[in-house]
Amino acid sequence: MAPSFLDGNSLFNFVVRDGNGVKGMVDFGLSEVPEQYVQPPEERIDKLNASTHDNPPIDLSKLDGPQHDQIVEEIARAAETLGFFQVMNHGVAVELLESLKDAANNFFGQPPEKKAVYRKGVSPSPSVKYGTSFVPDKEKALEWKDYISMTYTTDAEALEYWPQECKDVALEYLRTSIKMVRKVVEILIGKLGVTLDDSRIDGLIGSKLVNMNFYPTCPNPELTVGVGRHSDMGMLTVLLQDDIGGLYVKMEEEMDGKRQGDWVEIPAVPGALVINVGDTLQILSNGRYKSAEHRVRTTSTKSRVSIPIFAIPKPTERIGPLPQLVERDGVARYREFIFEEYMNNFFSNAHDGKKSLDFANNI
Ligand SMILES: O=C(O)CCC(=O)C(=O)O
Ligand SMILES: [Fe+2]
Repeated sequence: MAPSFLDGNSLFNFVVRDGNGVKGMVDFGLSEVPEQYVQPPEERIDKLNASTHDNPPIDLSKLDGPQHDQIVEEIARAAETLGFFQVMNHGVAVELLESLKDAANNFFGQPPEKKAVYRKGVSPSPSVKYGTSFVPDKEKALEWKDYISMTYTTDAEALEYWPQECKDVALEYLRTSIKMVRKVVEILIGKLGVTLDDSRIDGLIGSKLVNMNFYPTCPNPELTVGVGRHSDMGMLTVLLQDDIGGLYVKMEEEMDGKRQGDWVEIPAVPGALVINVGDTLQILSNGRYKSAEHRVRTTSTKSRVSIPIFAIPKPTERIGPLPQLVERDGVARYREFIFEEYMNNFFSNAHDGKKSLDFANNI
């Protein structure tokens, strides 16, 4: 029997508590979005007014040739300005990218009861979590998104507990992209004129999560968001998006004829991966690299999947601006903290632009 979405409690119970997700609700054939999903006007996405960030992907294979220095320069410049760029020849097989999108569609295409076994509290492992929106208990308006999040501990644990539909491809994606992440992190740290030993880099990107996001079709895309404005908390995020598009980034500064504060769309480029700087790298670099604010729109015609990998510090890692930079800049723009504290704060608040970084503010 179709549930009644007229009263807010039963909608919340159906979508969030019982694990039917936004997809479960959409599958009943909604003609308009329930009010719990209607964003305040200032959060809605005006897609007609946004332009596209059309810089071509950076070719990482050229790091091994005579253009090495130029590629390093392009990576650093992108991290210092928009905080987002795309890469090609990244070491992750293009066929694997296709398999990942299929796996995400297969997982979310299952009946709700198959997905709901991974809800928080009932999941067979704390490393796997299926959910919807970001922090539903705290949000004024919910996000039009379901997800499955898989935190890497060991291969054996992943093979035992991650969903059958995605575990092999997700593990291969992690294995291959983390090498690229390490290379990009080393380049960015190197451009700061600082050398970190291997064990410190291991600590900074020592925790890894793969998420699969599913954005169902939405009857009123102009009123909703797939993901609200936020920045990512870790060092770098690698993101595979499908061909729907809809990922927008806020310009931190005026650039290429676009004004500060404008939203630009990161276009879908076949075979490319998107990379963005997270809060940790902004803090570590004493503000030089930009953890970009971003958000995702919904569409009425086709569902969308995206598959990010978050490379984040180990929970026990001490994070703060690198001392060499503080000395050079004459100021520490952020305080020191243990990463676990940052993460707990990040996951206990609704998305609110770059507010997550306030946790690292000097008082
Ligand atoms: O779906 C996307 O394109 C971006 C998702 C995102 O920003 C996130 O999961 O943090
Ligand atoms: Fe994000």
